[in-house]
This record gives sequence, structure tokens and C-alpha cells, in this order.
Amino acid sequence: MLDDLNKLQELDKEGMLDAVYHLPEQMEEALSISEGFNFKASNIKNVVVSGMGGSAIGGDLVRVYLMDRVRIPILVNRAYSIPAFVDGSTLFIASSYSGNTEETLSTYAEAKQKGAQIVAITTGGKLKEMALADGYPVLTIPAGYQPRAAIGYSFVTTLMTLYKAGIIDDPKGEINDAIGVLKDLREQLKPEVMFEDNNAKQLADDFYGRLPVIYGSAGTTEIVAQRWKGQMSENGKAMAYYNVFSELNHNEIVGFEFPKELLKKFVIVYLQDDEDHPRIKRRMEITREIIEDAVYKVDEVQAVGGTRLARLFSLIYIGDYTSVYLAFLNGTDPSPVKRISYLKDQLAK
Ligand SMILES: O=P(O)(O)OC[C@H]1O[C@H](O)[C@H](O)[C@@H](O)[C@@H]1O
Repeated sequence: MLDDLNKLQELDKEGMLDAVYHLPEQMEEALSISEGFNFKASNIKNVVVSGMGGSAIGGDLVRVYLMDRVRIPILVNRAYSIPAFVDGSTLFIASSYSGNTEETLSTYAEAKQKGAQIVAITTGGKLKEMALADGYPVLTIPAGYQPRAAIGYSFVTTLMTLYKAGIIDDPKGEINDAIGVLKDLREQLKPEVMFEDNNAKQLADDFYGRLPVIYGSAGTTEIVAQRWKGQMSENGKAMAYYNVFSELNHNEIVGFEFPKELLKKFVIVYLQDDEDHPRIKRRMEITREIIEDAVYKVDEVQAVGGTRLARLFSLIYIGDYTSVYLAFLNGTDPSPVKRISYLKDQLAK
């Protein structure tokens, strides 16, 4: 079915395939938008990125990417409130693609009260309106995507904001390198590549009718695993689950005993990166021995690319394509998120 391009086009009414294909161009555009964005930051002692869903993932990717390169703490906040440490020495990045996500707006108001140094990253909405009225710098990104498909905008602009604030060295070289890796990779993942050569189509086929259980590793692929889980749900309209090595070795692994029939529907995916700790690599092997017979399958997906950034995004890219193919196998359009829209409508009453 996944090789029937007419059928895919028919299901993909809102152009998710096109958005995924153009992720590298989105990152290029984000770079050039960020180049022209300047603001004054001084005496920054910590960074808080506040956002939800795709916007929070962008911040979390920045956090993991910079883990061993930045001397001040970076926290990603997904709550309605902000931590008590936020003050005038906090760089507070309010990140919301739509600019209308209520949790993010609530934290913006609190950060303003605390006198934080605020930057808003958004396409518009209430966030842009309020930030402009309050005199904070606004990094405006192009509208027209589902927020989760705007990961290139949210990641690159957040990273470049840290550069412009003087917190990190210029990341353009590594971003451009990652863009190159993604351009090569999409030639192996796009719909025109037939099932037998297309890793994303094969993974989607494994996931179809089963429960994808995505395992990343702390400090490297943890956020990518979370991204995969979210994408399988939002694009694929399917339940999925994720966890992280080595934490899962300290509890979850014991659960691979019951319920036996349900476990046979689990497709475990190891997201693997060269930088995974050697002990984690060993843990993955032993864990495979322990769980393999209980589940349908243990798949492995290896990151590609010569830099940490390229490797992180290579895994994101494979997951994004897989989630879109999963939607097609489920006979559905990857773009609409009816249940989220309903929830927001109810909350607005
Ligand atoms: O980036 P924002 O516009 O604030 O959106 C944050 C999240 O909100 C909604 O729930 C969307 O359906 C998600 O896909 C999105 O990631």
C-alpha cells in the first residue's frame, strides 16, 4: 500500500509529506531569519525554554545537544507555572508556534512579573501581541505548518537565540552540516523509494496494528525517543510509548512478563547513537536477550552523520517519515489532530 503514491497523495490532504520533505529548507530559512535577529542580553545565569509539544521538543533538543558545552543550566518548562529560581538573570524563551498555547502564555506572564530577560519565538498569536506590547524581542517564524512539523524553526531559532545572547559559539557550521545530512537521508525515506529499500516504510509496517515502544538513551537520544512517541500519536493517530536507557533497566524491564498476549504486540525500537555510553551499549545487548522472546520484535535504528546535531536530526527524520507512513497504513491524514482541537474547544468554554 505504501508504494501506491496516488493513494498516499489522496490521504495526505494537508501536505504533511511535503512539510517533512522540506525540513532541511525549513532549517535553512530559520538560520537566515535568526541572522537578522538581534537583542541585548546581559549577565545570564540560567536559561528557561517554556513551551509545549513540538515547541518544547525543540528546546529539549537544544538542551541535550548543548549538555556538555554550556556552563549554565538550561531547563525546559512544560508547566503552567515557572520555577522559583527565575529572575532578572534568566534568559526566558517563550516558544509557541501558534502563539496561543495557554500553558506557555501563563508562564510568559509569570516570567514578566519576575523581571526575566524574555525572548518570544512564535508565528504570531497572543504571544507576539503581548511581547511586542511589553517591549520584548520577538523572533517571528513563518506560519502555515502544524507546530510539530515546525521543529526545524523551533530548534534552530532557539539555538541561535542562545548564540545571540552570547551563551554559545556560533552553531551555523554544525547546523549546515546537519542540513546536508538530512538532504541525503530524505532521498532514502521519501515515498518514491519503494518499501524494500525504505527503512521508514518498513518500520511503519512493523508498527501497524501493534504498539511501538521507543527506547532512547539518557544524554543522547532521550528526546528523540519522546519525539518519535509524539509523532506516532499525532501523525499516525496511534498509541505509542517511550522510555530511556538506563533508567528502564531499573524498573520497566521487570514488566516484560505480563500480560503475555499484549507483549506480543510490542515492537521495541532502540534508537542508537555513536555517543551512547559504552555501558549503555552493553545494557542494550543484554536487555535484548531478556525481552526478545516476550515481544513481537526488537528493531534497531542507527543515527547517521558526523556531528551530534546531524545524528540527532537523522533519527528525528526517520521517525517523522515513519509516523506519516503509519498514518497512511491506518488510512488517515497525518495532519489533523481532532482530539486536540476538541479538547481546546472545551477548555475555551
Ligand atoms: O507550538 P504551539 O503552537 O504552542 O503548540 C504546542 C502544541 O500544541 C497543540 O497541542 C498542537 O496540536 C501540538 O502539535 C503542539 O506541539
